[in-house]
Amino acid sequence: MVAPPDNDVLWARALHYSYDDGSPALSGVSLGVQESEILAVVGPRGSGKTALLRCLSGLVPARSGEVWFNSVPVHTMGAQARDRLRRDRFAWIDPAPSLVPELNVWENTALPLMLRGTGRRRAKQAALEWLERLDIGDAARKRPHQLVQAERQRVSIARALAPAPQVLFADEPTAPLRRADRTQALRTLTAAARSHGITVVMTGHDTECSAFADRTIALLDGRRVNTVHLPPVPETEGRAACSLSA
Ligand SMILES: Nc1ncnc2c1ncn2[C@@H]1O[C@H](COP(=O)(O)OP(=O)(O)OP(=O)(O)O)[C@@H](O)[C@H]1O
Repeated sequence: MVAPPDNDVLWARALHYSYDDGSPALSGVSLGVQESEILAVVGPRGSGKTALLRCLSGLVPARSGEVWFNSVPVHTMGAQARDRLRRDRFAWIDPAPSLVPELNVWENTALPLMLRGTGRRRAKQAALEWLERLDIGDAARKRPHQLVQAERQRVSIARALAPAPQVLFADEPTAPLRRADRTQALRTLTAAARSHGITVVMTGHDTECSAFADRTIALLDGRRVNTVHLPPVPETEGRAACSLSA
């Protein structure tokens, strides 16, 4: 087993993954993600982006290959240890906001903190601060069904960031949103992550999410096909738009 480079918070080697019905999803993907880096994983539908995030986050074990988090092997962990790792160090944003309908907005946002053992009062305070930061503080006492989709996704982002995860996995976080809302959500997510040093691995179909990332990797049919290094730009909120070359 080769140990990963010290400065990579996440490191994967030769990942192979197939879904339960045998559909091949990853065919030997390797990558490293540095601390506080924002990495975009792009590719067409079915290219394996979700499968890659699921393997990297320990949600599912790869069929073969290695995943390391902070130089600790994730691929040899049992299901319980992976669950703990996800709860305590990682956060996840789905394409469609999945909030608990019975809880109001601040309770939804505070939930991951309380699951980690934070007391209700502190969790509420942190949740309210994050909701304010994401411009959705006024809705703190509303139920999810009283919000529009873009607002619900902002709550999902606040919920993911509130526990200050070491790595945030965002699987097409803006997929269901209109273009203006997509840009706003990506700007908000990446700016918040940057200001708190949170490492982000996010997926998207096109170069839109690349514009807000430090680096982009592309997948096609479960394989890496290209890596794009974006030139640094002075803005703190993201990176200049780029195009992928084949
Ligand atoms: N639940 C599933 N069961 C079986 N095969 C699946 C399942 N989900 C995805 N696949 C297949 O696995 C491959 C990789 O899918 P994956 O969802 O990881 O790609 P993706 O790039 O995230 O796609 P999308 O952009 O549509 O979310 C594809 O061939 C897909 O059809």
